[in-house]
Amino acid sequence: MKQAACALTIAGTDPSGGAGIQADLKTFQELQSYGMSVITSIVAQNTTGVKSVHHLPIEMLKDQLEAISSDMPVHAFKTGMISNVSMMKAVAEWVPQVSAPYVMDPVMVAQSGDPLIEEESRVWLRENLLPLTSLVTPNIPEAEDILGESMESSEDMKEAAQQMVTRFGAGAALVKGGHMKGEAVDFLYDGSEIHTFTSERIDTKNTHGTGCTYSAAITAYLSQGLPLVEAVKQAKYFVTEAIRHSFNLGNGSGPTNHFATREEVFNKWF
Ligand SMILES: Nc1ncnc2c1ncn2[C@@H]1O[C@H](COP(=O)(O)OP(=O)(O)OP(=O)(O)O)[C@@H](O)[C@H]1O
Ligand SMILES: Cc1ncc(COP(=O)(O)O)c(N)n1
Repeated sequence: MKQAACALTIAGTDPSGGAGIQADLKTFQELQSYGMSVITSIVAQNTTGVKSVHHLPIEMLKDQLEAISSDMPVHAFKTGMISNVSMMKAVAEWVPQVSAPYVMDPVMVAQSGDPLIEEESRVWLRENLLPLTSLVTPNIPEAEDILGESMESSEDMKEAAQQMVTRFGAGAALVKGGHMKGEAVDFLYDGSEIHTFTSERIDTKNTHGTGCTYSAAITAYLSQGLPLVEAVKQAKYFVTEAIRHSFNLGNGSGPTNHFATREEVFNKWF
């Protein structure tokens, strides 16, 4: 019998379906990993912004994590929105129980500018969660926040990726250039060298949830046993096509379209 590749996301929700847990599960499904989810916070949001946030009680978060690790295999997992230190502690205590690659998308603000994590938890994330990761995937503002330095050039991005690993103990770091101008270029430092992933910049406002989709795709590929650099390469392709075929839904920044990428990915790889 075929063994499933099992991917888990630990994150907040997006009822409009473009970001958070919903985006992650769709991505896992499209890429043929078995998707599982642990919810940290319920977020009332859509393409225009965040209305309100409800954090689940900490015992509920712990019970969900326990429900997974006591019963299900985890071949790779990711974290997205983890709003406060208590939740981060619960996740940090759980991580050693699973020996699987850990991808951290250090979600801090929604694309609308609404904060998704409490101010004081940023330091805790950097000092305690980051060293547990196999890969961290900050965008430019998140990398600036973690390092406390502003970034303006490709050289700054490469330097930031290296610092995440050498100074803060991440397993590897992928600094994403979605917020830069020109081509969409991301830099991965894997502990020994810098790898560059480039795509053309697609002219669209519909990029709600690109960071979630990208890190979920990397997690899916890692759950299937791909080596890190190959997982990022293929995930970059997946997210680029999802942005190219994004939906003009809602009144704000519309969601990416995972469905459109399925055939292309299948034609290419199966
Ligand atoms: N307009 C675009 N065209 C092509 N690729 C893009 C575009 N915008 C972002 N990307 C790519 O999408 C991926 C996600 O990058 P980005 O920096 O936007 O992450 P993020 O800010 O975490 O996502 P989000 O927009 O969901 O907050 C990266 O590979 C980035 O290069
Ligand atoms: C629950 C949750 N997690 C992450 C994001 C970031 O996604 P984006 O920056 O594209 O809005 C989000 N909006 N909501």
